[in-house]
Amino acid sequence: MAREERNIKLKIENVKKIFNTRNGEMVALNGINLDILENEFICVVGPSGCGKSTLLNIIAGLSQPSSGKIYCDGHEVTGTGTERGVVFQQYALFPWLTVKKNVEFGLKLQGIKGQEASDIAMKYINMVDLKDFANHYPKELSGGMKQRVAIARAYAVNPSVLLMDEPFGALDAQTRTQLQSELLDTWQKEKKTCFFITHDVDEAIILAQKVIIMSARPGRIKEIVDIDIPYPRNQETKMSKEFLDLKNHIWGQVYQEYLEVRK
Ligand SMILES: Nc1ncnc2c1ncn2[C@@H]1O[C@H](COP(=O)(O)OP(=O)(O)OP(=O)(O)O)[C@@H](O)[C@H]1O
Repeated sequence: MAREERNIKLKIENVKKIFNTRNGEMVALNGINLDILENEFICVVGPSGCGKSTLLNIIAGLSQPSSGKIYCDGHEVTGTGTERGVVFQQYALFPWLTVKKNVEFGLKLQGIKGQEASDIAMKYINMVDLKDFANHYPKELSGGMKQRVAIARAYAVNPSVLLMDEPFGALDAQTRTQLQSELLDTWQKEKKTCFFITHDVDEAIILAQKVIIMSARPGRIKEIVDIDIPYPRNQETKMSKEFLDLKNHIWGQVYQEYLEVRK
């Protein structure tokens, strides 16, 4: 289906966020307007503190905007919802539950129990290559494995929107590359809409159809860059002229904003 014909999955309408801090009011986000289409993959980059996580938390319904609105499938977002799954950089697993029980947790909240919950959990545990660790506890896993569990847990409840806040930030390069390619597979097969924050411009270009560059605080959308490189993308993609030109451009824009922060 042509991109223009797809429905708007997430609508971000004039969002502003003010935090009350010890030094008075701080405007973290201002005038954010963005339409994200169904099955679109968006990456967000920008200097530290520009409000990326604040925006993701508002879309997730974990935080309320000071003004403006978020709509998901045309309905105003007023809190969390199972159609929006979140993966953070820190795995946030329950240490007292096994891998399988961690993945089943969200399913139970949805009323899915017994064999059905077990089958769904194992499908996603298999997908992230952790079949042999289903009965292990988080403390017995490496950082990369824990992050895989967090991803399996988010996928298992089958959200149509995946909100990911630097999910691969703490991982080694090889694990990161593998998880990127698994994420792209899932995105393509299961038609998810992805909103993915990263500091890594290479990662943004490998994953996204559109890269949103945010300006230094107060966070605004500085530029939306279309990434028209065909999928599947892989390590070779990173050598192409198209990739390197996009990388130079995006990196330059983000660096300018970083210099703004340091002024
Ligand atoms: N709960 C809060 N109370 C007060 N200020 C906050 C709160 N959460 C975030 N901020 C401030 O809002 C601004 C945006 O923070 P946010 O975490 O969204 O930035 P970010 O772009 O995700 O940063 P990073 O890339 O470093 O993770 C920062 O100046 C931060 O200090």
